[in-house]
Amino acid sequence: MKKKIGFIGCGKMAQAMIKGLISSGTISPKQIMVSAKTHTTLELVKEKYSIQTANDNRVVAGWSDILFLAVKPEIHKEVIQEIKQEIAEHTVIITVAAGITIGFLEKEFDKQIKAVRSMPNTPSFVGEGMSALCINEEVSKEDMDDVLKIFRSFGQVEVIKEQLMDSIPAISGSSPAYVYLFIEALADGGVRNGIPREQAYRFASQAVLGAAKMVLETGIHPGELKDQVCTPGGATIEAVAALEENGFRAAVLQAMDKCTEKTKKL
Ligand SMILES: NC(=O)C1=CN([C@@H]2O[C@H](COP(=O)(O)OP(=O)(O)OC[C@H]3O[C@@H](n4cnc5c(N)ncnc54)[C@H](OP(=O)(O)O)[C@@H]3O)[C@@H](O)[C@H]2O)C=CC1
Ligand SMILES: O=C(O)[C@@H]1CCC=N1
Repeated sequence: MKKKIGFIGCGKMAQAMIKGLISSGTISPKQIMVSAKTHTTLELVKEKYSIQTANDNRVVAGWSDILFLAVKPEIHKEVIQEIKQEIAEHTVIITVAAGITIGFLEKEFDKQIKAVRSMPNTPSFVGEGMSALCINEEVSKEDMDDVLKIFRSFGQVEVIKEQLMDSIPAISGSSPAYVYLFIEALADGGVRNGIPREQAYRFASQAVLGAAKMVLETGIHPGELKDQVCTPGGATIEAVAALEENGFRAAVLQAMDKCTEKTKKL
């Protein structure tokens, strides 16, 4: 891919995408330019990924064919005011921020722009991201091919209706955080039973990875896969019963409601 890709904001999410993009071989590091708030971040990412950096958001905005806004939602307004004169007609602008709508981007740029609203996640760092996106009418078929190529370089991507975008953080953007809680809890349980800490993380993580792969690759309903593990009168059903008694599923659903509620306010 020949395009120049810019990132305004180069924190956790931007770096996960940059690492995934470069590792996949889709583009060379020299095709990426980033800006951030502090010099410390720029020095760090230059060293880590051999990408180009700029002290000025406007330089990145003017240079990019595809421009990611990877700053927090509340910073979008000021960043857009700063860069809006620099954007070329052909540039595709992609926000990764929770709660930032296409309508907001169009209003703040106050001209015809090619806008993409996306919600990736940090496993993009290892090429296992899950992203959702939607676009406005200015994004052409060729633009979309490039956008999809970028997102596919660090994982899976699905195009969805914008009205569903606020529900994506809860299910895939933020959910790695709760999966890590689960892995940590599993490892703590292992440690409690005498398994060394590092080994406990390996057992817990591989079990989670394997279970996810079973759902994705066999197409078997998760309930049936759960049933396959629960030997009648065995040990697993005792664990499942204890989780149900403690409201495991209800806790997940409630967490997701909280996440979506907050996303709508961002
Ligand atoms: N973290 C995640 O798992 C996910 C995050 N997102 C979205 O990604 C966005 C960024 O989140 P995240 O990466 O976690 O946050 P971070 O705090 O890690 O990164 C924010 C970045 O923005 C930079 N920044 C702040 N102000 C400015 C400015 N005025 N101009 C240029 N850069 C600026 C910061 O610079 P500096 O480093 O110098 O302080 C930093 O690099 C958010 O909108 C979030 O909703 C979406 C999906 C998942
Ligand atoms: O916590 C947040 O707001 C962002 C959105 C998805 C993951 N992190």
